[in-house]
Amino acid sequence: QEVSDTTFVDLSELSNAFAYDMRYATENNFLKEQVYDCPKCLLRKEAADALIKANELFREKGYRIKLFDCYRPLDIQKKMWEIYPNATYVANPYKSGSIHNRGLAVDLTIEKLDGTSVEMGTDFDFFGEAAHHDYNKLPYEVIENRLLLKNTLESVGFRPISSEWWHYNFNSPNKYVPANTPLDCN
Ligand SMILES: C[C@@H](N)C(=O)N[C@H](C)C(=O)O
Ligand SMILES: [Zn+2]
Repeated sequence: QEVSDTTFVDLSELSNAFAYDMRYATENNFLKEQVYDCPKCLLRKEAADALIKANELFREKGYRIKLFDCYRPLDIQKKMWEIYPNATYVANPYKSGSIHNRGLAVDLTIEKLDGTSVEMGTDFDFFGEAAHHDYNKLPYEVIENRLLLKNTLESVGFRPISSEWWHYNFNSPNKYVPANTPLDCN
């Protein structure tokens, strides 16, 4: 059964232990345009709770999660599709849309607790084979880092997609519909 719910939680109000680089609130993204009014990470509560659990596991190992994107309004998905209509890397807003539109997907990496970056082999939103989970022409350290990200997120209920090392969908029992509410920047 589908739940039409427009209620999102702001991750920063639940925890101050995350790092943020919300790329779509800047011009440093594949659209080359700021498409969000503010750098907020909004999610459904169940996905936010799972992410907090994952962050605790990372922190025990000296890392923390750095978020690139969370809830994404459907109109922004349409803008992305106009620029890059390739369903391997951008979910088709005219079919079932993206799990981001439902507030259940995250784009993220990890960094060390002192803010030092962790090598993942490509930048966020590198749309090519080197970002795929089965691409193995990478230094051993990068493969280990991607595996740490994947194993930890899977342990709290997120699932990867094959083509983007940074994208994870939360396996929620609730069937939300795509939302188009703009980010609440107040
Ligand atoms: C655009 C990229 N960051 C992304 O999130 N891609 C997936 C496939 C999506 O659009 O859901
Ligand atoms: Zn994503």
